[in-house]
Amino acid sequence: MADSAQVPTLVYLVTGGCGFLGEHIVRMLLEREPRLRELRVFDLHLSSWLEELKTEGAGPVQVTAIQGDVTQAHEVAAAMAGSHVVIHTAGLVDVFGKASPKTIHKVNVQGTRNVIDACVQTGTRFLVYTSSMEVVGPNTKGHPFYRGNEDTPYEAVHRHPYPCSKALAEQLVLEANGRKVNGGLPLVTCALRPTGIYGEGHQVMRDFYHQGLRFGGRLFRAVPASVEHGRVYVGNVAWMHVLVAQELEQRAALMGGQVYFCYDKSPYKSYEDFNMEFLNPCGIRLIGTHPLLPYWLLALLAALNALLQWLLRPLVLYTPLLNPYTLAVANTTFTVSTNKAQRHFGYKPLFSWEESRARTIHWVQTMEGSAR
Ligand SMILES: NC(=O)C1=CN([C@@H]2O[C@H](COP(=O)(O)OP(=O)(O)OC[C@H]3O[C@@H](n4cnc5c(N)ncnc54)[C@H](O)[C@@H]3O)[C@@H](O)[C@H]2O)C=CC1
Ligand SMILES: C[C@@H](CO)CCC[C@@H](C)[C@H]1CC[C@H]2[C@@H]3[C@H](O)CC4=CC(=O)CC[C@]4(C)[C@H]3CC[C@]12C
Repeated sequence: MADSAQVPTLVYLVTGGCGFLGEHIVRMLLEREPRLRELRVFDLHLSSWLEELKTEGAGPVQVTAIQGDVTQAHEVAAAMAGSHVVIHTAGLVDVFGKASPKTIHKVNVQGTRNVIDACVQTGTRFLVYTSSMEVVGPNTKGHPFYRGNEDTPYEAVHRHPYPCSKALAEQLVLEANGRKVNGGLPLVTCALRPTGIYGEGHQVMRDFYHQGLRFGGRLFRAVPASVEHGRVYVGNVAWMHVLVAQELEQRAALMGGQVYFCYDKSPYKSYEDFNMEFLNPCGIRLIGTHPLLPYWLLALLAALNALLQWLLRPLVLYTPLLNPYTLAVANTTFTVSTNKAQRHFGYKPLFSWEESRARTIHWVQTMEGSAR
């Protein structure tokens, strides 16, 4: 990257920049990257907030909205020409069976391959990829991953299309580190693995909240409180992406081809107890100190849902929250404890747990259709 302490010279491209995480990355870049000259936001669906940002909130930075599809190699290459850094966060996040395995593979794996090829073709040297904890686990055997780090041995066995696709895509990104890009310089890549992200704009939290409202302000415990699930605030995930992008040139030898779990100080709790940190102050209660239904019955219901999904597919898309995969993930302890990102590039969470919590609660309270 050019040395540009004063004059903004850098061109960034964020794929999936209109998604839940992508929007936070875009806003964080505008706030925290003083060397930014142009920010290209590439997404299949462009959001309306982008228009407001372009006219009001971007200061001297030129924000360019690009409607495009990562599965179309020519669209990716055209969007990327002349950019210095690409943050590839676009992905099909689907664990409910909304999309076919083929589509998930196409977007997550072929899309990533296209981004790498476009880096090589256009001479873009720095690639930050949003991977996922799902690349590691939980595995299909339900083995716990307790306070693990990037070097913790774990039997990563996947069957579900989403983690399979993220694992393949991450591998492509890491293997691409060092490839010569147009101009002869080496590509520097790195992958971030967030645990379950939460915060403003989180669709699953929105669904849980509305379900709670429909049940008269109640949700029913389905997962034992003893199962711990790793969570991370979206603002901190965005901050880690920005920091990696900023440090990748200076620390290429150390960071190139590396993976980092994305973490912060959010407490280790079960998926449901954690959600209650936000939903409780918004009038939702979690009923039961133990799961109301035994595990075998939930597993049966999950299997029934999967069968119904398959039977109904020709007629209607049936995509309930509970399926064998989501039940297994929610019931398996998976938490990370690591300081690799701090050691390698000085990452410290930008938002404390208290602030992350307060921001998320505020978002739930001001959500359309909220109880207040
Ligand atoms: N939500 C979570 O808890 C976690 C998410 N991740 C990863 O973070 C990334 C972002 O996820 P979210 O923001 O949660 O999802 P999201 O669905 O809100 O955002 C994904 C964005 O990618 C865009 N996109 C999808 N297909 C595209 C295509 N073919 N071409 C261009 N753009 C396309 C979508 O329009 C959307 O704006 C994904 O790569 C996901 O795998 C990783 C760990 C946890
Ligand atoms: C059994 C249900 C009763 O309330 C609870 C179902 C909760 C599930 C919908 C979620 C539990 C764990 C979540 C996943 C986890 O946070 C890891 C993820 C990482 C990603 O990269 C994408 C999202 C997700 C798979 C996330 C999806 C929702 C859960 C399965």
